Amino acid sequence: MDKVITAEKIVKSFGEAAEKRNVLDKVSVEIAEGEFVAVMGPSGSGKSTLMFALSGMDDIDLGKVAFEGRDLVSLKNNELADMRRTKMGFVFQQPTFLQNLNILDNIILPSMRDNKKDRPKIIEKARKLMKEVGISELENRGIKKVSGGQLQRAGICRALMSNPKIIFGDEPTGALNSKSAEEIMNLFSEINKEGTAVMIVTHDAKIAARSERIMFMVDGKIVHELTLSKYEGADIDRRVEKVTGKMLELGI
Ligand SMILES: Nc1ncnc2c1ncn2[C@@H]1O[C@H](COP(=O)(O)OP(=O)(O)OP(=O)(O)O)[C@@H](O)[C@H]1O
Repeated sequence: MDKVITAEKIVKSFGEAAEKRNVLDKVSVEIAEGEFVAVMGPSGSGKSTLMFALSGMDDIDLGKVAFEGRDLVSLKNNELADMRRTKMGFVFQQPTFLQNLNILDNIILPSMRDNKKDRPKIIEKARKLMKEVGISELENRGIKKVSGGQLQRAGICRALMSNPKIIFGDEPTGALNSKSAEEIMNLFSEINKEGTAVMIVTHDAKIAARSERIMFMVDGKIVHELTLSKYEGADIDRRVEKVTGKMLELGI
């Protein structure tokens, strides 16, 4: 299957001189089209830094990241920004929305940059997505007047507006109660079944168990990859058991 992302031996460090240390230490990653991967590891192991590097949100010191075969380093800033806006979707723990806009306007805002003339079409698409994630009735609400789970659904709609090839989720359920978290993960599974690749950073074995493959990071390296696709069809408890077993083995 074609790769959406191919990263080879990426190195990223922070800090100056003596303080300098590799937060990503020659990490190589491939993500295939339509794949669902999770990244787990202790706090500070480099999970978010990896996600930022793979999505071109942050530059790297050494190595190579290619998106659909295009080396991110070869892109001009505006080309990289266009690539992120049209091919990648981002969902964070707390969606960053503008407080003075309602839910619908926040969802369509990034798309309006490209296609100002297509406002009716953009709104139609946003309404379709809002219906799919169950927040149709909230389009005129202010962002402070909805629950965390509803806000995250809106964040997912915003991320899906451009029909991205991949959705990156950095602890997308981290601020939610377990019921909302499960509902949000059901949405990610549906999005993935429709062909969008998903990469999720999480501390939660139950969340990671929904993926096909888990990359475990320790001290800036991927120390193990657990493939779960072969357990497809097995109940979620069995998948979670596999994940927690591996976490224990790796001391995570
Ligand atoms: N902009 C930055 N400047 C300096 N250090 C940074 C920066 N971003 C990350 N770091 C450091 O890099 C290391 C890895 O951070 P990262 O956020 O990738 O870890 P993580 O595995 O996602 O952690 P967590 O699970 O706590 O979110 C940490 O030690 C962090 O302090």
